[in-house]
Amino acid sequence: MAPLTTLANATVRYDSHEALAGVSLEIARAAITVVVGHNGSGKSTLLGILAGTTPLTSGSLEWHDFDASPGRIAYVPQHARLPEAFPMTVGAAVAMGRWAERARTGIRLRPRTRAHGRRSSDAEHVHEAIEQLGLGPLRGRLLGELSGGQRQRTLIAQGIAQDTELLLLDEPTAGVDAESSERIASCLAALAARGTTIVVASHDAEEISAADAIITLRDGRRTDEELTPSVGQRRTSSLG
Ligand SMILES: Nc1ncnc2c1ncn2[C@@H]1O[C@H](COP(=O)(O)OP(=O)(O)OP(=O)(O)O)[C@@H](O)[C@H]1O
Repeated sequence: MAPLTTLANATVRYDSHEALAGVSLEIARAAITVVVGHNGSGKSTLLGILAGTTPLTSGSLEWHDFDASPGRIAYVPQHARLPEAFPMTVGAAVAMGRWAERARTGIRLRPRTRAHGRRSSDAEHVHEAIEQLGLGPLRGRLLGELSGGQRQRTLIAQGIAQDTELLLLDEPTAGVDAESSERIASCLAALAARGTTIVVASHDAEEISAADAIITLRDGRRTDEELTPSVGQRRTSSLG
């Protein structure tokens, strides 16, 4: 299967600092690619390039049979914030994930379609994302009343609810306990099995063991060291 995207010789410079230096890679479709590396190695910069928020200083990014226009890529940045000062519930925050799609299609979010008594597909995506992240019991809880891990799961659910072909997650399990981390990993595996292309920046062993492909960065360059013996078993691509 053709990759979703090809990055060739990508360099990103912030003033005089080179955050990424000539990185080339392909992202496999319907697979989990985990980007690993020490602090400052360029993981977030790489995700920013894919999200379209970080411009390349040089090099190229090519999409294959994929429309990368705004709203087509779900991106959950590191330290993303939720509007905790507003009296907003978990359910409403996850539903915000549907905004881009609604803006594009003009569909209104309704809890149920009146004609058939079935959930609209919009509400269905929200419901599914909430269930997948185990947030059902917290659906009506205010954001300001969540623990850090619950808040993080809400953000991931918001990203998943977007139902995009490409999902980018920056350190999704940072500050999350082992059980939640496992839940997130299995949720991502299920999404990839259904055809979603997922790129995760992470240090977390759960995510790394769930990876189909691993990209290792050091000081803005690809090194692709083998991290754990189990990783190779699920690896579908290691492209250089
Ligand atoms: N906006 C910016 N301006 C200047 N330098 C930046 C900027 N963003 C990132 N950098 C630098 O670029 C390098 C790569 O940063 P990046 O955030 O991509 O790394 P990272 O691997 O995601 O790190 P972490 O694990 O700490 O999140 C770092 O040295 C960082 O200080």
